[in-house]
Amino acid sequence: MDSLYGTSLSLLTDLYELTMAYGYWKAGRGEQEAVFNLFFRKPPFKGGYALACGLEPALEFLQTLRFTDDDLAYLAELKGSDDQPLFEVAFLDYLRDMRFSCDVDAIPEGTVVFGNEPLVRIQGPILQAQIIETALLTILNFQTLIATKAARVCQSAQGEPVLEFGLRRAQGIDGGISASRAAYIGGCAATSNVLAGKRYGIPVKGTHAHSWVMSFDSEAEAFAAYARALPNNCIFLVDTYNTLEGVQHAIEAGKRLREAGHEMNGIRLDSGDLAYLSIEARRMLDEAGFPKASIVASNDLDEYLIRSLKDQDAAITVWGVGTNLVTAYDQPALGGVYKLAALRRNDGTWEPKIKLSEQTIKVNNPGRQQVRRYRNDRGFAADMIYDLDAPPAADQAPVIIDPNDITRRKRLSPETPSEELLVPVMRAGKLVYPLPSLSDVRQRAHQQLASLHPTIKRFENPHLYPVGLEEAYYQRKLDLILKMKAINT
Ligand SMILES: Nc1ncnc2c1ncn2[C@@H]1O[C@H](COP(=O)(O)OP(=O)(O)OP(=O)(O)O)[C@@H](O)[C@H]1O
Ligand SMILES: O=P(O)(O)OC[C@H]1O[C@H](OP(=O)(O)OP(=O)(O)O)[C@H](O)[C@@H]1O
Ligand SMILES: O=C(O)c1cccnc1
Repeated sequence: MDSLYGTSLSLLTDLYELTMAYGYWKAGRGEQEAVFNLFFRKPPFKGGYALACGLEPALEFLQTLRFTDDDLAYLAELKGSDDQPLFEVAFLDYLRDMRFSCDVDAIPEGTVVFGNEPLVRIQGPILQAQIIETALLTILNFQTLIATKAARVCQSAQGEPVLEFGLRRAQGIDGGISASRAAYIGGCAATSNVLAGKRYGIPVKGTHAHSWVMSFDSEAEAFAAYARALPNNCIFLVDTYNTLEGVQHAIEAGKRLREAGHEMNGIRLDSGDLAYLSIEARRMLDEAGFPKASIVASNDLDEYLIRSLKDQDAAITVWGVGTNLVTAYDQPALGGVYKLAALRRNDGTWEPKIKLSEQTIKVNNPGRQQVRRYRNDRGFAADMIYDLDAPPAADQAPVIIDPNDITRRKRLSPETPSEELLVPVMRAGKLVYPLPSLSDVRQRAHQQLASLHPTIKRFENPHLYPVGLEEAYYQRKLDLILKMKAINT
């Protein structure tokens, strides 16, 4: 199938990536090896975690990164403030021949992740590693955000199916399609988005709109006609005129369907008091001999409303969630960033790089990093960010320090089982990672969320999962900050 992210997306970038690339090329530094990390600082929605998502499309983008003649012709037209071309022809020729040749390590999609952990680490020629920043961020920030939102919505639904209905309210075409993908990874059971279904193999599901009912003289007639046309797909939207009368009309249509050898799937509520109406509808459906009929509810739902409806013992069995999910309404962007972490010196060693900030949280972790996740018998116990070039000794009990609050420290036992979260996904620009199927990624997300303590998944003031820098690494970071401050003041 044609790919969304795999067709000449080299211009899907901010201009400054290309002007910096030109600068590196001019200075003869384009090939100097660099390391960049992509990470966010705080989980979204005031929550305690995020669900990593978007790696496969990001890899698709990297694998096919090319500057076509068409792209270069456009770049050749760009002018500086003196009305002269911004880029030399020789640089454009360099871009024409350029093939992505970096090494990429990443945390697999569907993994639970926390602030400051590199989701992706890129190592390679600085020019290449720089120009992919914007596209990587746009892909991973959005999908991680939506997968996290979906995980929260599905958590509230307590195992009942959540249908993603968001396309019509999504942020444009790719917003809609990639939100469907991320929502499925986050736990949604299906999408109404047919193109996402075709592209990604996500189950597609749906009911019908009010317009269907309004196009007939009566609701009863509308349901009967729908049942004649689609006897195997009947979920009747009952709230166009009077919801409980609508339920009665659905029951009548359901009875006729049954006589014809089919079974009504259920009803959908889309307005009014969803707790009261679902409880009444359940009673009516049960009394009429339809105990298995689903009650789908939609109408600006999110994780909080679903939780409230659950608390009210609403008899909803399927949750249709659109706008608030695919637009991540309460936090419409994840603040993921992409920062230079190290530069290769002429002698082959790495020079760690740091950006100072007034705010401690904004000081990036320097050097080439890996994340080690420790487990105990209850699930995930703590994550240690450490320096790949100076890892803690295998027999040591490492101590981790929260760089945002150095009083938060934790000693980890070397006997505690652990795994390295970043895995090699590209070497010298070639894919070295067997891409898991979407359903495997979704399954991984499910297992990962189950390994996370409920207090960390709490919506209000979640427990802070222990993530810290390995002690010696923390000390080196501190020394570097002090050195940089001394140089720059
Ligand atoms: N029992 C309930 N408890 C909490 N919130 C509810 C309950 N029932 C419905 N809601 C939510 O209240 C909000 C308003 O719903 P309501 O149907 O009153 O307004 P509306 O969306 O303007 O309706 P309409 O579609 O008829 O214009 C929706 O987000 C809905 O999901
Ligand atoms: O509320 P959301 O979470 O965004 O879920 C999607 C909404 O989209 C539809 O409404 P719309 O008014 O667009 O069409 P309809 O005539 O099918 O109700 C549907 O009925 C839901 O209310
Ligand atoms: O199938 C549905 O019920 C549906 C689809 C999109 C948006 N709202 C509802």
